[in-house]
Amino acid sequence: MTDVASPTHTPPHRSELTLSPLTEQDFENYFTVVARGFHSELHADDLEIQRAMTDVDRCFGFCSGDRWVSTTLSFAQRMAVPGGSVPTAAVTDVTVTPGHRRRGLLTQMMRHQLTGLRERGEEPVALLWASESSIYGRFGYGQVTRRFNLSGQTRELGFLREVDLGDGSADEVTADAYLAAAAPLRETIFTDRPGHLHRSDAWWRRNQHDPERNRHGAGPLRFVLHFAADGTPDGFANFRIKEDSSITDLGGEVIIGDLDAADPQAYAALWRWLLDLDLIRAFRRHVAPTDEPLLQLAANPRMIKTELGDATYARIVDVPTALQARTYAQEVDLVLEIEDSFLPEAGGRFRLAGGPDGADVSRTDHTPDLSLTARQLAMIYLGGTPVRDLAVAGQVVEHTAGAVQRVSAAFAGPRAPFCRDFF
Ligand SMILES: CC(=O)SCCNC(=O)CCNC(=O)[C@H](O)C(C)(C)COP(=O)(O)OP(=O)(O)OC[C@H]1O[C@@H](n2cnc3c(N)ncnc32)[C@H](O)[C@@H]1OP(=O)(O)O
Repeated sequence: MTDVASPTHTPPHRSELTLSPLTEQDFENYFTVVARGFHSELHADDLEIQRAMTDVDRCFGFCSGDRWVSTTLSFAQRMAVPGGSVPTAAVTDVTVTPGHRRRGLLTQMMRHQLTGLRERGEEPVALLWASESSIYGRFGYGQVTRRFNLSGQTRELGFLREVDLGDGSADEVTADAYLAAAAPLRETIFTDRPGHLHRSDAWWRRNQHDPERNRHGAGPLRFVLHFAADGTPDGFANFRIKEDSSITDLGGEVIIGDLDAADPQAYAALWRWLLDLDLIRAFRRHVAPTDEPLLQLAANPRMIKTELGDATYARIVDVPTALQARTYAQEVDLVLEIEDSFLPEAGGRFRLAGGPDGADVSRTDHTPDLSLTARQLAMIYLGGTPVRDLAVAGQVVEHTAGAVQRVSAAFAGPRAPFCRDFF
């Protein structure tokens, strides 16, 4: 296989395209095409990271002769849901070469991928970050997590007097010390936050990978742990510093990536440590949860600028298995009608009988209480968008009075869903 057209290649309008699986021998070519699809280049270190994360059997694309003209793959992942986690196909690296765009290749790849997931029956949910928010709704993907891009001036950001920072302390550590403490800690708090993705060793390696070309003028990644009163690590954050006179002529900016803790005091203490760095005047956290506690800690929250953005999009491939994977905030027993125009076999009527201990979900012929599309089901799945919001916008059909309220209350999650891992 090659990654670009040869001088004697067949032009797009005369190409015969075949949907092909990736083979081990073609790995580098394939990821060269992926990189070019995002107007980037493939670097040897990225390829190594990719190899550690990628199952070749989950990669495919269209070929014209011996050339890849489209790509996509998925990782076998687990996503936290209220009350547990669900096996999830993390879909990424979707590209179609410019000469072949708008001829339906993405549509065919999506159908092939989703149908394959249904047939394999291992992952009832697919998940992706969309390059453009208008693309994936037509395939039944709905926005399932959102994010805040937070920024502000550090000196002006005092905490409320009553904020308790606990009896521990935070300190900068090496990358290795960070990994050794943060990886097991994150594992214990992984399911606290719906939307979180599990981090295997390969995903941690990717998280720590920090080539200069990806720093955009900022310094290297640095690491901080918070230690509880007894010395046990109970929180972690990573950050980098950007010296930029256009941001502030008085000092640099701290750009925060990971930030998580086992308890609220440790979380607040980590923020305080980051905001109190000497010679730093500004802070930014590009991917923060929409219920970011900083907003509750600040004495003057108006000083925090928040920009709301979309984050992950989910696609429910197997309704009963996906809905049974989570618990429900309140007892609920009703029939949902899911209209799935892209994958009709996945839609239909389902009785959901559930509560805080789990749920039974099965196909039924009974009259529905509420009708919604596959995209809307994905949107409400983790509780980030109450179905009430869709009803207010005239987007769902309530057949039984009160069904919207009951579903909104039952699907509510323990915290705002959030995904920090871009893939
Ligand atoms: C999960 C991820 O990896 S996200 C990354 C997606 N990839 C990129 O952004 C890389 C650059 N872009 C591309 O490679 C391609 O343009 C793709 C993959 C986005 C689209 O591939 P195509 O083969 O052109 O899509 P296809 O022809 O199947 O289009 C399907 C529909 O989506 C629409 N569509 C496709 N791309 C876009 C877009 N960028 N913005 C809005 N609508 C789009 C088409 O108009 C079409 O609409 P229709 O069903 O109403 O006719």
